[in-house]
Amino acid sequence: MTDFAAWIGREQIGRDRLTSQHAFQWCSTFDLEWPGDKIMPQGIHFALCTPQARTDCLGDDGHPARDDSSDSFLPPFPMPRRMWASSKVQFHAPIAIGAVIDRISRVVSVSEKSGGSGRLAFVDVEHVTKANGTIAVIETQTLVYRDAAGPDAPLSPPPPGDGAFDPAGWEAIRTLTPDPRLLFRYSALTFNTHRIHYDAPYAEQVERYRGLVVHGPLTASLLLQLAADKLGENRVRTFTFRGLSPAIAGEALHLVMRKGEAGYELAAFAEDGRQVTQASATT
Ligand SMILES: CC(C)(COP(=O)(O)OP(=O)(O)OC[C@H]1O[C@@H](n2cnc3c(N)ncnc32)[C@H](O)[C@@H]1OP(=O)(O)O)[C@@H](O)C(=O)NCCC(=O)NCCSC(=O)C[C@](C)(O)C(=O)O
Repeated sequence: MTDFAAWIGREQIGRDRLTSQHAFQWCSTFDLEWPGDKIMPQGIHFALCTPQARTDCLGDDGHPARDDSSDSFLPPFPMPRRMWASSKVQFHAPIAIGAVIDRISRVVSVSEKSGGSGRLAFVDVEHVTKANGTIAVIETQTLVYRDAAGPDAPLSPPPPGDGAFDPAGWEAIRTLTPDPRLLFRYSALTFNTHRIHYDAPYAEQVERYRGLVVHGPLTASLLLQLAADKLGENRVRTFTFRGLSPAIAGEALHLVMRKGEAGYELAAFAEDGRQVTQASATT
């Protein structure tokens, strides 16, 4: 039996440059103004040092295939369905257009749990990202792998209920509908071939989602933009987010924020009030 703990400590090195073209594509994707000071909005690190696996090295789901070999950065848990579960992000310094980017990614823990939806295998990966030699972002990302879904498994999330999103108590609200064009652009920006974001028959028939799934870091990027609208650009120092339930393309998403006891609370809700993401930020 494979000892997945043996993956702890594996490292991957990434090198990149934040070109004007990439920065422009990020701003266009999110309908953002070009930054006059050439400092990019927070969240751009999600689109840097992206996986570079050749197409013939991709698994069925579109992510780089995992196996027992020393080249396999992530552990080959037998559960095939990958999701971005959560992240804890520290912003140390802004990232300027043109910066040379270095990243060291390291597997820091693996664990198996049992959840309401079945067996779950988690892997935590720490990414230390430097821009022009200075630490810019440290993120601990948690990925979860779930058992395969049977062909008749109920689609997730369940159909919208009778409830409704309640804006009461939130100080800032932005509503938008992430559609397949936005998802496609985000997949392209992050060089993420995961089929749940663009291949509707695969998402529905194989992974048993009710539609195309909105990327966790896309929702996180939108929440960071809401924070920037209210607090100013590049003000967030720590940001955590956790995916509670999949957001589906073509359905309204309510992004919200309010001052909490120790910083800011943020969240994303579906139209029927189902909470999709829980997040927090400090300045
Ligand atoms: C993950 C699901 C299936 C677990 O749902 P569940 O009902 O099975 O689990 P649970 O019963 O709520 O929790 C079981 C245990 O797991 C833990 N747990 C539970 N959730 C999390 C979490 N998020 N982060 C960290 N830990 C978590 C939880 O704390 C608990 O631990 P405990 O037994 O020690 O108390 C469910 O919460 C869910 O569907 N979440 C939505 C995830 C999502 O939509 N992610 C974004 C889209 S996928 C994506 O972006 C992909 C991408 C970009 O292509 C890419 O591959 O990188």
